[in-house]
Amino acid sequence: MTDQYDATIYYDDDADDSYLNDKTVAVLGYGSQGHAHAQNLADSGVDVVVGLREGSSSRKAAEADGLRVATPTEAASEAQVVSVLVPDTVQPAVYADIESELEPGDTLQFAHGFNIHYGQIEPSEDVDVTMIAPKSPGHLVRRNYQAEEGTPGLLAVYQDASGEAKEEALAYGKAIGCTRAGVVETSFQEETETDLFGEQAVLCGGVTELIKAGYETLVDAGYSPEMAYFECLNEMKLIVDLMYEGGLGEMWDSVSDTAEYGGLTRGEVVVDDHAREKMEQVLEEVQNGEFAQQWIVENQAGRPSYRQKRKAEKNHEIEEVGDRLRELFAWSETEDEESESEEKEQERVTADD
Ligand SMILES: NC(=O)C1=CN([C@@H]2O[C@H](COP(=O)(O)OP(=O)(O)OC[C@H]3O[C@@H](n4cnc5c(N)ncnc54)[C@H](OP(=O)(O)O)[C@@H]3O)[C@@H](O)[C@H]2O)C=CC1
Ligand SMILES: CC[C@](O)(C(C)=O)C(=O)O
Ligand SMILES: [Mg+2]
Ligand SMILES: [Mg+2]
Repeated sequence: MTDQYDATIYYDDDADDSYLNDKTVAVLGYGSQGHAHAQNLADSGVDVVVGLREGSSSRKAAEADGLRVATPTEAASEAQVVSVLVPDTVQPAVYADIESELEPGDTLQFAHGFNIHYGQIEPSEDVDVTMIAPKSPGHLVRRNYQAEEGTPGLLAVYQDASGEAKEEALAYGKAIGCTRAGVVETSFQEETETDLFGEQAVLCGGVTELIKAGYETLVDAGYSPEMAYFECLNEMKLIVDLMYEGGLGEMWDSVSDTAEYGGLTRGEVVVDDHAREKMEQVLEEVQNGEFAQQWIVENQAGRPSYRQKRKAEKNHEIEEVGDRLRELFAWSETEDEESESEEKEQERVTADD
């Protein structure tokens, strides 16, 4: 643990829009991050072209949102800033297609450092290589921007060939709404390793396993699946909302003393020394490149293990119970949210086939 708080944080006033004046930004990909960056940049007055492969299923959405679409090569050719927002695993192949379009002083911009940090993309020395990484799913980057709110993000400069890499990255961060909330300066290495660890051990992997283990423990002990769903999944959001607003303290203040005493004494029984050792192991595999290598090989093999695990997750009983209960309750989604999650579910099913 540290008692040092020396992070450098940049806000709107630290960013100078003019670093993107007279420049075109090519946003490669129109998925979670791509659609948000492209629309936020355009709404901030930046000239944007979206780069999508021939026959791309994203083309219709980008055009319907009023954006110009070209192939990745054409887009990179006309742009001075190329924002690489296709999935991490396809970035090296897309980069190979656009590499010859980059001119000295152009910028390669990322939202995550995987391919630079693990050496899967090795840009030439005469281009800037920067990162603005929103610490949020892409759909919220767009939603927050439209609500005139910000999304926290990270800034890193891997290569500064132009001498203006950081200023331009800050202008980019402002244009997508990140400096409204604050952008923390870091390195490609730190962003990559902390992001991978966080999503694996805590945010995505850790939380889903905790939820499923809690649900299964209650159901196996004879309690109803509905009770187990509400206790272990539904209320998670409400509890995390309190932590988000005011830290762990606001959550502890809001729950009963009984919950606070029980949580403070039993939480550490579940996340014990053994679990912490496992966390250290997960971090080590991120740091030494073992996870990255495994993920690259998994993709080369056509994602067999990924598909199988996705399928098992989708078929877990808690998903069926949740679908049914969410239908029955008055807080269920608005029509817009419903069609968005139906589209996402369809994408997942198609990807699984
Ligand atoms: N998801 C998130 O919220 C976050 C993501 N990031 C980072 O942002 C980057 C983008 O991730 P994310 O937004 O999740 O990506 P997505 O999976 O949402 O990207 C999908 C987009 O990429 C295109 N695409 C997919 N495969 C190819 C291909 N082989 N060739 C060309 N285009 C392709 C798709 O087009 P098509 O319709 O043609 O398939 C679609 O437009 C990554 O570096 C990620 O780590 C960082 C922070 C959060
Ligand atoms: C938590 C997952 C994430 O890192 C993110 C939304 O920040 C990602 O890679 O999608
Ligand atoms: Mg992340
Ligand atoms: Mg991530």
